[in-house]
Amino acid sequence: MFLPPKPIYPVDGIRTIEALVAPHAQPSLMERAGRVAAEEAVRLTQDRAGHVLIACGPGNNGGDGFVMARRLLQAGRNVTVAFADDAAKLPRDAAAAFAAWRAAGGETVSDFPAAPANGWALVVDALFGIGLRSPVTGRHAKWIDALNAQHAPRLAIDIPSGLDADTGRVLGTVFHATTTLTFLALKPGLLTHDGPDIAGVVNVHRLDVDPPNYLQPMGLQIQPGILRPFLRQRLQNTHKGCYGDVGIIGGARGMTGAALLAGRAALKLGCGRVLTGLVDAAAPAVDFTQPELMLQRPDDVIEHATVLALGPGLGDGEVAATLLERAIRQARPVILDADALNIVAASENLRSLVAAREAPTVMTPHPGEAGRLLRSNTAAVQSDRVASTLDIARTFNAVVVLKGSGSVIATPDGRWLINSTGHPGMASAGMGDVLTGLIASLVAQGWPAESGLIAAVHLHGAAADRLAREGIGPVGLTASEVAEASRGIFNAWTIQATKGL
Ligand SMILES: NC(=O)C1=CN([C@@H]2O[C@H](COP(=O)(O)OP(=O)(O)OC[C@H]3O[C@@H](n4cnc5c(N)ncnc54)[C@H](O)[C@@H]3O)[C@@H](O)[C@H]2O)[C@@H](O)CC1
Ligand SMILES: Nc1ncnc2c1ncn2[C@@H]1O[C@H](COP(=O)(O)OP(=O)(O)O)[C@@H](O)[C@H]1O
Ligand SMILES: [K+]
Repeated sequence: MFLPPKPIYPVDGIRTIEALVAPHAQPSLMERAGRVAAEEAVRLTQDRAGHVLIACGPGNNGGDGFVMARRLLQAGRNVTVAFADDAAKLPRDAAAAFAAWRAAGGETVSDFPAAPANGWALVVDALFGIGLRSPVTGRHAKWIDALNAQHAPRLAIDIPSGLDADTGRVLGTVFHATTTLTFLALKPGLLTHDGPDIAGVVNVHRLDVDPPNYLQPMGLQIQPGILRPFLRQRLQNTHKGCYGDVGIIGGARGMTGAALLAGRAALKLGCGRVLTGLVDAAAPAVDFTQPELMLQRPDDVIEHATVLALGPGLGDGEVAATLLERAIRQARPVILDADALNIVAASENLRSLVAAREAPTVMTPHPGEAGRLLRSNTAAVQSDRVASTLDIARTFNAVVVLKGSGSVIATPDGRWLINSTGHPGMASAGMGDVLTGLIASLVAQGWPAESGLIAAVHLHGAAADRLAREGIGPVGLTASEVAEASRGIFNAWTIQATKGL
């Protein structure tokens, strides 16, 4: 249950590890990769007889494909290898793998082969791996399109061809995998931006190498194990004063719901009290659905809360900016979301004030807000989500989550993590407000800002995943339901952690 976080390496990290390991590796890393790829193919075709098609490219990814083909042939499987690059130009290991394939009696076809009468049992993409440098074009692109058109499971070797391993951007044409078998460690591009849609089920094989022995992980995929030290059973002899007061500032006219959602979510995760300061002067004095929320004047909330979350439905007026400045000047943890981020982004004064804060700051931009914070745009942010998040964290001296598919968390000292819980059913109004409430609640209860952010992001997605499994979503999932389910999962985690499970 409490798995440790998984290491992630961008391409330069994988290359560093490879350079340290390869000279002493016996059998070679490519032999290991091809063998496990063949085993994966056997597993994927357990209930599918017939031919396996492997498309091999001009580099070492192609080399993995040749080893895989040889292993499958030796195991008695029918294999067709499509290869139309220049064998004389293959890199050394791949050339050896090609020669071994030929020596084992294997052949290659240089035109994309027609499918057998009953179709391929499996199609395998060994065209490009982490060495892809530019968009795939020409024959390689046509082959990728042809592979995608087959009615068969699709296995990508190391990374789907056409996917940028560092960013998850599609470079030209991309292989749509149902399974990706990746080597040594996860790469960021498999986990964020378009990666999760393209890579299918991602299986990691370390090839009998322990990458962190050679290079400290450059990023981490969040797993519940990272939260375990913070999950503690409450002492009997405590009271609500021990669990902090969350202050929510937001809810301008027409957007009061956003602030109420954040407040309710905070309540569901266990903080002592939630003070909600609604900016709309005509807002109701009580939340009749959740009367536990204390609705107060925003100025009073800023005065009294132990943690301040600003932004849900805050609006962009002068009142909002004044409240925001006051809050930012407080020596207390502050969470900036939504309109608070937009106001900060547009104000030189507030930018400097945030960057100079000594108490923790958490920022929760979606890509549009991130673009404003970085004075760039959404597309630029998305083109490298990890780098963008790190940039915001450094610029504002804040722990930051860049939300969306594969949310990225970064710290001012240059660490980063990717979250893999959650699904597109969460692309609905109010989800971000709930996340803000969850973060605020944990920080109010004494979690360090960084761990509170990591926990809330993972929990938020895990709650949505559980609901989808139960048929509540993905489509039509509401933010309030996610807040409810987060409570259940959080309590289950705490019980398991304290029982030592
Ligand atoms: N890193 C490692 O430790 C290991 C790597 N292995 C394999 O090696 C792969 C990396 O091999 P390489 O560095 O040779 O790279 P690739 O095999 O990914 O591709 C590089 C080749 O493609 C060409 N190329 C790049 N972009 C192109 C484009 N847009 N259009 C046409 N040609 C293009 C390059 O000129 C080069 O010939 C990994 O992804 C993995 O599959 C495995 O053998 C096992 C171990
Ligand atoms: N495709 C997706 N996969 C995973 N999480 C998603 C996806 N779409 C949205 N989410 C999550 O839902 C939340 C949406 O937040 P946000 O865009 O601020 O919504 P709102 O402003 O409506 O509250 C974020 O936590 C985001 O990471
Ligand atoms: K590939």
